This record gives sequence, structure tokens and C-alpha cells, in this order.
Amino acid sequence: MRAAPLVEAGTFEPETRERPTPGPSEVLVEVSDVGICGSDVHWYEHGRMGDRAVEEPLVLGHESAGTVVEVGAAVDDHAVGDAVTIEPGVPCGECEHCRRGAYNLCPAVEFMATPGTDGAFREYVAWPAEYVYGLPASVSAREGALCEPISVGVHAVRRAGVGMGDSVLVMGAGPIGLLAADVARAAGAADVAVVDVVDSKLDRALNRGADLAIDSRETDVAAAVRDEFGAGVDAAIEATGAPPAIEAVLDAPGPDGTAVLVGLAPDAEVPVDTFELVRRQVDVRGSYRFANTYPTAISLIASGDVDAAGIVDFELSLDRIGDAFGRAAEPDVVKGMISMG
Ligand SMILES: NC(=O)c1ccc[n+]([C@@H]2O[C@H](COP(=O)([O-])OP(=O)(O)OC[C@H]3O[C@@H](n4cnc5c(N)ncnc54)[C@H](O)[C@@H]3O)[C@@H](O)[C@H]2O)c1
Ligand SMILES: C[C@@H](O)[C@H](N)C(=O)O
Repeated sequence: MRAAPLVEAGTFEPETRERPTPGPSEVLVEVSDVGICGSDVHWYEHGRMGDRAVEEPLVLGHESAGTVVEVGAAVDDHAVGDAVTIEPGVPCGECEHCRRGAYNLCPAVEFMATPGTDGAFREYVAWPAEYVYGLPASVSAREGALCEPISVGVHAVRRAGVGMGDSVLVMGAGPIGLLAADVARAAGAADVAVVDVVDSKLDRALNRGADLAIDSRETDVAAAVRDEFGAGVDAAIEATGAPPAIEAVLDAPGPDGTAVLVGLAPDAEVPVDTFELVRRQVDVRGSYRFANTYPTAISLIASGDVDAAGIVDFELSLDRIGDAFGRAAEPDVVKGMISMG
């Protein structure tokens, strides 16, 4: 099979590998569509993420879908020919977090496209059937692959406790922000405001149904929030990782509101006005990856509540993976994808 591992920062070395054989509880998926995530671009540009480095060739890509072509002997809920999406993290199933259902916090999780666990920029993936989900005919493989970033949005919206009639501020109109905005609306939000610093992304947020798009280069977000929502929003979701944006998100909720931090800012220091957070009794919550979200993500696409296809700017074939990563890093691109065909 064809695979395109990253061998060092900036270099993919496409190669031919042996097609994997699924274990008894696994299925073999012929991959058709894979999204390029910001974390893939980070690995590509830097060859490392924090203290983890690419020391062996690493296949990137963890937003994937395709067709089942083989099933292990113990698998009875998938059949050859099923259209499926693959959840990229396989937790241990035994630790305290796994046992209480919060398997996104499993310290032993094997997550695609991190050192030791190859991702999906390859023709075939053998994966535990438990983390492979059937797609209805109304959901394309391209959309199915995007169940992964939708899952990040579903988890964030659940963490935010968004309910009917709520006002929600989403910071960032990248894939996570745009999809989280759709999910918040589906959860019942009456008002959704999206903030970004790129014109085309603000336009895209409005075209997808945001009630308000705030350009934080020109507008003070706190003032805009007070103008529009009085004391503040019910929930604010941070999906940029930019320190000023994190500050604004902590400032956006009104009394008893919630701020959910999704964006990653590994080395940043962010000033926090704890007095204000206490006075307004704001819940500040982290949101890490996702757990038990794939069925919800699939039904949100099928119902039309989440426009997954609408975030995609381009799809290139695997042999153009270097070009695709170059384009994916451009500021006005929301989502690039690789097609394996
Ligand atoms: N917690 C998790 O499990 C998890 C999962 C996936 C992604 N992430 C993180 O979430 C964040 C969003 O992911 P993404 O893939 O959408 O990233 P992205 O970089 O594609 O999108 C971020 C958006 O924020 C905008 N932005 C940058 N600075 C801003 C500012 N000061 N004010 C307003 N907008 C600003 C950018 O223009 C861009 O549209 C990233 O930090 C990513 O690492 C976290
Ligand atoms: C959750 C996933 O999308 C994220 N990029 C991660 O690696 O954690």
C-alpha cells in the first residue's frame, strides 16, 4: 500500500508498505479521505510537539474515513463494504478515567499521528472495530472524516453546558470554532457570535449562520459582548490558543456563565482577573479531545445541523501531500484534505 510518512520537519517520504492484517477485534479500512489538522501542520513544520519529536517516520492524519475491506474474526458489527469513519484515539479501557467514561483523559491512549502510532495518510488502516463507526448513505466520506473536529466541538459544547436559548461566543473561525458554532446552535443556542482576525473567516462564519461576527483587530470584544449581550454571554468557547483571545473569553461570560478553553497555548502566559471571575461566578473549564462523541457527530452531519463539507477549501491526492500542507498553512484556509484515490 502507499503511505506518506513524515521523516523530518518539512519532509514527507512517500513509500510502499505492506498492507496491514487486522487482528481478531479489528477491521481493515481502505482510507478514502483524510483531513489535515493544525496539529499535523505543526508536526510537519517543526518535527516535534512539545517534548515529543519525530524520531522514526511518522504517518500523520487523524481525521479519516473510508470503507471496510476486511473484518477480524471476533467482529460482528461491521461488514466488508461498510462506509465508516475512524475515531483516532484508542484508550486503555482499564484506567480510572476509562472506567468512568472519560477516556479522552486516558494517559495510555494511543492517538493516531503521534509518535508510536501511525495516522491515516496511507491506503489502509487496521483499527479496533470499537472505534470505527458506520456512516449512513447521506454522509459522504469527506464529511465522515470531519467527525473528528466536530467531536472536538461536541465535547466543548457539552463542557460549556450550552442549552436552549443560550448566548454563545466562539473565539476563532478555524475548523474547531466554525464547527463548535454549528454544534452550539444545534444544542439550542439562540445567539451565536464568532470572533476572528481574518476577513474571509468572519464572512464564512456569517454565511454559516452566525448572528454576529466580531473582528478583534478592530473591535474590543468585551465592549462588543456587553453591547450585544448586556452582562455577558452564557458560554464562551476559546478556539484559537492566542493569549489575547483567551483573555477575552475569560471576560465574556456573564454571571454564572461558563468559559471553555479548547485552544492550546503551550508556552503562553495569560493574565487572569480572578476577582472578576469570582465576582461573576464564572466556571472556567478545559476541554480536551473528546469521548463518546462520534455517533452524535455523525447524526449532526446527517441532520444538516453541522455543515462539515462547507469548511473544506480543497482536497488534493496523496502524491501532492507536500503541496497540500503548504496550502493548509495559509491564513485564509480553514480545512484542507487529502484524498487517497
Ligand atoms: N483541546 C483540544 O482537544 C483541541 C483539539 C483540536 C484543536 N485544539 C486547538 O484549538 C485551537 C483551534 O484549532 P483550529 O484547528 O480551529 O485552529 P486554526 O489555527 O485553524 O484556527 C484558529 C483561528 O483563530 C483565529 N485567531 C488567531 N488569533 C486570534 C485572535 N487573537 N482573536 C481571534 N481569532 C484569532 C485564526 O485566524 C483562525 O481562524 C488550536 O489552538 C488547536 O491547537 C485543541
Ligand atoms: C484532538 C486532536 O484533534 C488534536 N489535534 C490532538 O492531537 O489532540
